[in-house]
Amino acid sequence: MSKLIEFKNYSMGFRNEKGQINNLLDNICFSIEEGKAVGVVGESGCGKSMTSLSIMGLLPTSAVIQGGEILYKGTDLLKKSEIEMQKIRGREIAMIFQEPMTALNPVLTIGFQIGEVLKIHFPNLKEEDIKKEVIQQLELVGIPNPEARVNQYPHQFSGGMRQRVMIAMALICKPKLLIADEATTALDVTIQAQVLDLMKRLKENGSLMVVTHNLGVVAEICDKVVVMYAGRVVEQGRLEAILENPKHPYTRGLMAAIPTMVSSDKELYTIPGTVPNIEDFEKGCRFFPRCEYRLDICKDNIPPTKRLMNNHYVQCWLEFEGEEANDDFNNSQSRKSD
Ligand SMILES: Nc1ncnc2c1ncn2[C@@H]1O[C@H](COP(=O)(O)OP(=O)(O)OP(=O)(O)O)[C@@H](O)[C@H]1O
Repeated sequence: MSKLIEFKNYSMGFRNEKGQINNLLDNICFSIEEGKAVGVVGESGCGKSMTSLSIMGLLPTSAVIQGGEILYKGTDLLKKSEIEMQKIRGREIAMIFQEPMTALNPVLTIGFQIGEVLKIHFPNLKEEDIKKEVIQQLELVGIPNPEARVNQYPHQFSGGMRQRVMIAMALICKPKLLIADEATTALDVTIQAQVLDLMKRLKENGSLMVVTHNLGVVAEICDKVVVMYAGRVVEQGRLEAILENPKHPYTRGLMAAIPTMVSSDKELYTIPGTVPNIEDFEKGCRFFPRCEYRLDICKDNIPPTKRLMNNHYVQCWLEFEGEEANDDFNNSQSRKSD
């Protein structure tokens, strides 16, 4: 299966007032295959949005790329100029954000705003063809009476409708990848289900990256899950593997939020505490202070990534416990809970 997006050892951080760089995303490696949906999950502050903004080339000005590559169809997006990125954004890769009201211009009609995206990428299109396309797209995302709706303004749409408008706008150029960043979080449950349904259908025409802290959303639409903690990918694998056989203590903690999906005999617990500030990251495993199963080695040593079966990867020292290659380490370790 061909990879549409591939993060290869990608690292980025932020420059602070003293001019030092604090690393956030550290050695990110994962891929999004064509026609598949990948869920990027983790609590608030884990670096999910910075991961998607890195693909879009829309990082804040204080961000510093520290290394690695983000390949799109095999070419590195990080080497592209702003002009080249403008051609890719919207046309090849599109993004929908959490808050549609901030992304839509209140003084322009919905039809104009969706049409603008087409005009930018296809300047030779005739006005009537643009209008036709916009109406068709609104119909596709389930906006009733789109012929009349194109002339209305954002405030005349409900929250769920506005989110559909954002999806229509993102899809109008038929992008290869749609990034949905907490796209359903602000919606009520019924509308959320409709938007999720819509996103599921998108997989027929392209790939999807779903950024969320909600594992329930991921379970609905994704084929693969990437679990992030404090800027690192701590576990990734096929949806079933992550839901049924989560390995990393952090992933297991996230699972506790959706107890109906995990059998009751599993060791489950909720995770006390919060994601540390970027300035307070541990030298070793960043989850160390919150981990119930931490070993002495975890504090100062970055855990290597272990490949389990079927492209299931986990970055945790527990996976190396008892292994011959790590005997020197393991002999001196004792579980915190022992
Ligand atoms: N402009 C910035 N300058 C410095 N640090 C920043 C900046 N933006 C984000 N960060 C740091 O990066 C961390 C990760 O941010 P990011 O928005 O990617 O997290 P997230 O997982 O998407 O969280 P949320 O779900 O709340 O959006 C933040 O907690 C913060 O420490």
